[in-house]
Amino acid sequence: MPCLTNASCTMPTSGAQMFAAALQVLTSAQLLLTPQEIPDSDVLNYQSFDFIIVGGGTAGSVVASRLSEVKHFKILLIEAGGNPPIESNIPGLEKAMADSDSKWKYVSTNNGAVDQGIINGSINLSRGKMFGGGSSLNEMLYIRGHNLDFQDWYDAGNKEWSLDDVNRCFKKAESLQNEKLLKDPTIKPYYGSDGPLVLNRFNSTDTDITKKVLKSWHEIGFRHVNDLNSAGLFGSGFATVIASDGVRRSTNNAYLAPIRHKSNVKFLKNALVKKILITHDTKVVFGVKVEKDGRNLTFYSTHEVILSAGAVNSPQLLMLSGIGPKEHLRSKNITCVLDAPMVGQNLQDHLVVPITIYADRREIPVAEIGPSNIIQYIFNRTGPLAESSIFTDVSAFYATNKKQRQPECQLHLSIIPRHACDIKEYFTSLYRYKDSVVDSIANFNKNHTLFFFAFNLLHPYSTGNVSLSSNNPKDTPLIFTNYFNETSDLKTVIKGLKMASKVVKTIFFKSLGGFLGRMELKECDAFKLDSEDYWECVSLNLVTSMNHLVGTCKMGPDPNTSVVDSHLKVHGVSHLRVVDASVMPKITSGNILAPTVMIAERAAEMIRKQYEDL
Ligand SMILES: Cc1cc2nc3c(=O)[nH]c(=O)nc-3n(C[C@H](O)[C@H](O)[C@H](O)COP(=O)(O)OP(=O)(O)OC[C@H]3O[C@@H](n4cnc5c(N)ncnc54)[C@H](O)[C@@H]3O)c2cc1C
Repeated sequence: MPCLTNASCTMPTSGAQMFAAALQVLTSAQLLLTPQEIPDSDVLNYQSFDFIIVGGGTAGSVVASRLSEVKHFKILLIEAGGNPPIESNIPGLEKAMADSDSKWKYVSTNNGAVDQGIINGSINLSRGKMFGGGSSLNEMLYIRGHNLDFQDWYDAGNKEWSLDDVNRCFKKAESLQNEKLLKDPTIKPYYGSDGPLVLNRFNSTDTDITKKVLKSWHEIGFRHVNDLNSAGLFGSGFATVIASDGVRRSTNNAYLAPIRHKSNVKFLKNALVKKILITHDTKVVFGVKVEKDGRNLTFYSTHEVILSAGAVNSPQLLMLSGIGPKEHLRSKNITCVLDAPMVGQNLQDHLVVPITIYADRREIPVAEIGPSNIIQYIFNRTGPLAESSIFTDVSAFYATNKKQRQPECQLHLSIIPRHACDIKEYFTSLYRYKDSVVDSIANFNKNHTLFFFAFNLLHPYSTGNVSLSSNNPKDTPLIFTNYFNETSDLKTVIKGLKMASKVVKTIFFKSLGGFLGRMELKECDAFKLDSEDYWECVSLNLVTSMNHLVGTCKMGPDPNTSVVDSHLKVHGVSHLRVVDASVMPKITSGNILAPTVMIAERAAEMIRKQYEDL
């Protein structure tokens, strides 16, 4: 993890803004990255297009790009945010986006049952609000998921999603550029080689430490694999990322930038879609209402509106347009066009429970960000600015019993150097932990490096929901995550945490005098550290999110239990599709960017097949 060192303490994060400013200067002097900005197109109020794509995020960018390959398609892409800031392109500056306007700063609604160790009982659920969406904001880890994840989708009646189709669409998106992986005959054929999305590995500065952590994981049974994706995920290893040559390869950079001057695609940025237009009697979608620069605009679609606003805003927009649970719409004074009970339901996420292990720092070199790193980055795009500033690039996948065929648990790792100046700010702003928890972490950190293991439950049975707080499109929707509503989730989490915390007893951590630190929270004071009761208490009170929200416009054959069909068309209306993470019927094993890109590639194929010859 990059940090800035001064005489009294190390600064893992707050230096980032300063460097962002420095880099901005260098960029404007054309010394660094030449931004390929998407221009606002000249479009007329009431103009008509074949396709209107709502949301130029992860999935929307892919769909726009693939549809633009058909020269006679006329496409309008509308994005609520603008071009990503320079911090988005430079992996080591992702933390500098913490308070950025390029985010929807959503938090969950306090349900009174969990998260009493979190400020207001509401966790961060930030979303990207810019071209590239989440892919311009995230930690860049590229994990495809397990074959059985997609087999489950198919077996549930989604016949357009056979494993062959799914794997073909992954490969279509990918261009693996890591020399070492390409030399391995078992890995190379697994990935695509000429897709737009460049995949590589970080040229990590802290490999000495992360390799030792991998050894420790291997020692406790999470066997080391050379490539997590092609090994079927079980095991531990370095992750593949959407970054290469020190630059983030978001879907904005990979898919949108190359089409920004095409004449058949028009872009509207900083424009909020407020409503999808639909005829009440025949239920045909024919356009959208938009607000841009204080003006209300209307655009018409002849073929389809494609909703790619993400797992929070896609169901929000459907409900604002009268498609959703009838009673809920009525309670918000919205005329119900179609009673669609599943809109906003089935919210799934990968929850995070923290394991905090402290170790003697003297053994650990610390990557520092300083002027030399800026120079290093400018000249050869390496060093701490070239890698994620939140998580390291190692991850482990495992199950709590041998019968499981899919991994149930995933671990991410952050390494925070001893006496980090802004450790309190970091845990307060990113995780929203209450003072007592943050103080206990900061106290241990005064003399010890923190190994912060973020434990994730990969296949939760608990589901949450997204609903409207009002009929005003600018009002934040309500997001109930409902973690641990199903008690079986808590049982798996406790087992998984007990397995993961064993890492403190491995050779490497023993050599550093490693120990598990208690998170001070009055609710958990009575429990013995590392006991099942302790982990249950920590889980219930400090659970947060990996920001992997999916499932709120679930795909399935039955309108009573799903929102879209296997072609991603909204049940009960015509000329409307949803293409983003919200259509996943079940969350995948691992980070969800890769499956979201795959979904968009597959959707573009289906749309082109239907309209290309018209
Ligand atoms: C902080 C963070 C870290 C993450 N880390 C990882 C990771 O390392 N690896 C990984 O695999 N996944 C990660 N994820 C998850 C992953 O990035 C997202 O889940 C995924 O990008 C979602 O894609 P999407 O297309 O569904 O939505 P988005 O990418 O969110 O796109 C939706 C777009 O629609 C726009 N929009 C919304 N409403 C409107 C409207 N009314 N009008 C116009 N435009 C609108 C939004 O501004 C946004 O650009 C992370 C997510 C976050 C937030």
